[in-house]
Amino acid sequence: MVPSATSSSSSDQSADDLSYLASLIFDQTWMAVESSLCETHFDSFETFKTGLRGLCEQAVRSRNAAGNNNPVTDALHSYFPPPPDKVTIGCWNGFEGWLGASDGERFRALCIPWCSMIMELHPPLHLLEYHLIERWPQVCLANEVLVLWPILDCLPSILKNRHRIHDWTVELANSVGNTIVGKGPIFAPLRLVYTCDPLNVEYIAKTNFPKGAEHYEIMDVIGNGIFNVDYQHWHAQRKMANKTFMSKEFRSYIAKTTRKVVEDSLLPLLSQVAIQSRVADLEDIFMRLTFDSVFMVIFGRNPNCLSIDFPCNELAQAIDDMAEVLTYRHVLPSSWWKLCRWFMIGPEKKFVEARKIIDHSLESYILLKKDDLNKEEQDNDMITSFALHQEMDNNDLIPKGNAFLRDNGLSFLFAGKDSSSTALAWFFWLMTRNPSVEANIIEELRHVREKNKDKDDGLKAKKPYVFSVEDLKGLVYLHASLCESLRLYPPVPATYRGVEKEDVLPDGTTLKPGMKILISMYALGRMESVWGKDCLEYRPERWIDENGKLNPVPLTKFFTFFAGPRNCIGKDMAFTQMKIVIGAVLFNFHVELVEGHAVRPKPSMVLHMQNGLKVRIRKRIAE
Ligand code: HEM
Repeated sequence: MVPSATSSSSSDQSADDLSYLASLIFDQTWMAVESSLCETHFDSFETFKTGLRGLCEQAVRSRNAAGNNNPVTDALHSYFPPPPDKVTIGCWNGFEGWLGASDGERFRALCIPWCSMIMELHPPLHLLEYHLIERWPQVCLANEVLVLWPILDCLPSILKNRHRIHDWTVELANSVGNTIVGKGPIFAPLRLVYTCDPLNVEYIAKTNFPKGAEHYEIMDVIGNGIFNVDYQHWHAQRKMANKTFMSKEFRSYIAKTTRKVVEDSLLPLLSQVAIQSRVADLEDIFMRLTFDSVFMVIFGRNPNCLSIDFPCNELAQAIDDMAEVLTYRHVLPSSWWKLCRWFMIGPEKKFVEARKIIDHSLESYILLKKDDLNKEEQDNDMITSFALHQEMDNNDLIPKGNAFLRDNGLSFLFAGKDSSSTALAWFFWLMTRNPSVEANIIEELRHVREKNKDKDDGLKAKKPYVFSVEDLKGLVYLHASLCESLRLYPPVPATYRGVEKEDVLPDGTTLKPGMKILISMYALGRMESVWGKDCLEYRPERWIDENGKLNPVPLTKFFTFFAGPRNCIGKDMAFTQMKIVIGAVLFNFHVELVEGHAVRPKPSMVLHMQNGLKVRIRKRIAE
């Protein structure tokens, strides 16, 4: 059965003549990859499926052998006859949904370039036709994880899973495929490509896709800060920020300020909680802690959010409100939230109020910094360093004036405040569930403490004890335990990129201008195909090699801080801060989860806990 140009005349075939269409499609595909299965006759779905599996394997083998070139697409381009009719496309996509459930990844390697090509060859499908003709078979054949409906497309599935959106991204990866193209409902088109294929993500990260105009609109409150800008503006800002973040003075300033907040605020507060046998929300405590320490690193002043009376800080609250509204904006169709903004209703009303507070507060902190600079009282904080670069670097792409400092102050505060605190909360929750890991870390810490005892005589009697960055540097098990926690619970669970020019991802997915790419770091850290059968287990040992050294391999699969030139600039800072906190808390206190307190991720831009982390604290008796 070799298809001819008459495949386009198959419009005469009735849509339910699936057997015929299956063999037709298979033949065309077979020709393209020059399979030896030429004469196979498909009299049932089972034989079709089996044949197609073999074909997919073959396609993947040939694709892998050819590196980034995609012989499947090339061959299809040369063999494929004039456009098929819409029913063929519809059924093909139906098979895709059905087969994807069991063998998504391999199937997609073949199917996506093939389908994209059909779409290209075919006169543009009207949106309604697309929904009615292409999606209906997927409703019949879809698996439970994702149903693509006519008209509504993936919207019902998103709504159904909204309360567990992050875990859903993992299920999508494991049962539907590593890359899924969604069009969104007919009244609010999305043009979204969801991917957690490591090769795709690496390509996107290294090729430095822009965040895009839509991102800029959603995050307008950040203005022209590093988080929002693209191309040469981003490049100039990143170069300048790198100079600051890599300087020795700035790094030791980070260590000094974090230690100060831990010694002066965190440990006294935990001692009080322990003495009073109170239940405390450790996530809230960590959020206050990182707000104070990140704020000090950026603006050189302590807002004193962390103290036993748990004061309400207007700025911290406004930034939390802002983050909540930004989450809504990311998931709602832009026309919806823009309408709310226009009428000043719902979350958008809250946003305007939060913005006023943020603008007013940050302006006053920047003026204080400028005063310090005029008085030549130069500190090592970030705003001082950026202000000096503004003056001295003769770069037109770095704007002069306070607006630039405000936008970057807020960008770094927004990026650094909740990410480290969330990471700490998940880490301590994992400690409550893995006492043997906790014991190993404490053993490492005790060893360092023993070594230091003679050195710091003055500190001997002083309790609780706080480790320095140098003390913590070589602790392999502590580092492995933290990385493993960041793998399972990445504080930034997903990110977006825009598409401005046509491109093809390594798995063959075609990207068209105007599409949005959604990357799930949460799924990337939990995929069986990447991390093995024990992917959901908390096992720090996977980060340690047989010689007891840190194993570099997992790092190549680790996207928690993203990758490529636009990776997290604050990664080292975050590790420094988190290790100082972990060392101090674990060595001096025992953290116990309140019985019956359920912990699960909140569906938000940062992987907060749904109900916080309710714990009791006991002082650890030092031996
Ligand atoms: C555990 C803690 C942290 C995690 C997991 C984390 C993760 C990430 C991720 C995934 C990105 C890429 C986001 C994207 O492009 O959409 C990012 C970017 C960024 N992070 Fe972090 N981050 C952490 C802590 C920090 C800290 C402490 C700072 C500094 C105060 C910081 C500053 C930034 C900035 C400025 C960017 C944007 C970089 C650019 O666009 O060039 N991060 N971070």
